[in-house]
Amino acid sequence: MRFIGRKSELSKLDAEYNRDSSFVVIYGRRRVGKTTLIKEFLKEKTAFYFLATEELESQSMKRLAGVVARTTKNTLLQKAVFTDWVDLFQVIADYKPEEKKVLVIDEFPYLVKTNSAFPSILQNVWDEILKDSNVMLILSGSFISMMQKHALSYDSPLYGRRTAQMRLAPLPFTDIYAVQKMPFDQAVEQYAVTGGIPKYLEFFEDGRPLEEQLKDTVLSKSGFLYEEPNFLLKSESVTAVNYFSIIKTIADGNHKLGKIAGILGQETSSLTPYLSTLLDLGFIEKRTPITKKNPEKSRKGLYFIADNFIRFWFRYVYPYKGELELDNMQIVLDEMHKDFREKFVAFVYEDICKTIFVELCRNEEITFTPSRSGSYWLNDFDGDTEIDVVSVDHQNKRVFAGECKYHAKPVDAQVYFALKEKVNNATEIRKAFPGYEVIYGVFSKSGFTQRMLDIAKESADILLVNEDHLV
Ligand SMILES: Nc1ncnc2c1ncn2[C@@H]1O[C@H](COP(=O)(O)OP(=O)(O)OP(=O)(O)O)[C@@H](O)[C@H]1O
Repeated sequence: MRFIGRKSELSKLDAEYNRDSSFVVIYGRRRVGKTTLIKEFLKEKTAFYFLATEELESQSMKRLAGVVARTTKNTLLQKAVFTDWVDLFQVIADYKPEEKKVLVIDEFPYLVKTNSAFPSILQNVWDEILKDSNVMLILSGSFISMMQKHALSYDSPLYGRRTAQMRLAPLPFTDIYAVQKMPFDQAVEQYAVTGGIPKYLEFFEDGRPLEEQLKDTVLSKSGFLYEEPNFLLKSESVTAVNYFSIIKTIADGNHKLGKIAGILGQETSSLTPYLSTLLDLGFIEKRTPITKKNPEKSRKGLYFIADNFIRFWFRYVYPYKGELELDNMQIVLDEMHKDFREKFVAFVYEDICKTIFVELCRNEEITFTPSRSGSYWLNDFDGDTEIDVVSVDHQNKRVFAGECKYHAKPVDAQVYFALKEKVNNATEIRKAFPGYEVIYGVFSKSGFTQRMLDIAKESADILLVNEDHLV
């Protein structure tokens, strides 16, 4: 698969590279593409790339010595025995190529697992040896909880050393679609399952129908992704039954704290610690209406699963594990035929529309500088008050309100009228953004009726967006 996207991440790394001394922490969920991003960045640079693994410390030092020997082309080092990290890092500091050198410690948490003093050792090495040796240090790792604890937190010896940190997010739909050679709806359905995780994309590249690929990769007991969420949750040591039950309840479409607690027969207060761990790890997210000034404190926050693949797995695989163990995949396919497109994919399409809108703004296809983007609802996430995409441009005093339709038929003007009415009834939007001009957007997978197109031609305040963006 050719390298996709990551423009802003690469330019952030370039900016760090151009500083006198830089210390960058990169972290993110398994399979999101950290190593690939780093390797792309290292192209044409003098680099010491060390991938830590679960092995004895002496073996790690031996391998790093090998890396140093190769980069410095000093074969004597290959045979040297190092018993102290400081000596190894000193060799790196003493190596003086013309351009800046980059030292990468990938999967840094493994070194901490083998030697809990490693963050202190590295802090010392950075302060005393590396900082002034024209080096860029990159620490990378997948265990989000360990990266937060040992590389980022206030309690870590490394606190205060980093010059930048990057939590790598999945690839946005628009970057993937730009390089894919497939119809828009096929790409959307695939993204609804893979969620922009490049490793997952690799399994869905052979052009066969999605169901066939799902059977091989996700629904078959020997499929690579059959147990994936177990693996992801275990990596972060969140294996308790409570975590599974919470994710499953949210995957079933329950988003309010009270409702989730009610279904699980628990007090809301007893769920809070579990939710906050899942939030920290990025498995779930809390969304609040765009009109709330303090999203952190808002009681209107709703919980959603943040990762498409995890949502898919808990919705269509987890409940049928018993049947799948007996190779009965049909039950899952039948379940998918009921609501995969209409509900599951339609929900993901709303997020995709948000990304498309950001791209329209970035490409200056519309004059809008988003200050905040999200959605709006009054009490619950229902069709009556919910506005799928809402973005605010404080600079130009404009609000964008968009409705997304993942329907098989062209969207008619009725949808636009209903959206206008919803915005008119949303007194909270008018209160939060008084006097702001409203721009209406209708996103459609299957185009628009002639009536809708004619109305849009006459009005400056409507944007019609399909897969080719603005119509
Ligand atoms: N930007 C990208 N474009 C294309 N393919 C990518 C991209 N990023 C990652 N990949 C592919 O996805 C797979 C996983 O990527 P990578 O190993 O970099 O992830 P990671 O975050 O380091 O994973 P882990 O934490 O599980 O080791 C690789 O096979 C890689 O080829």
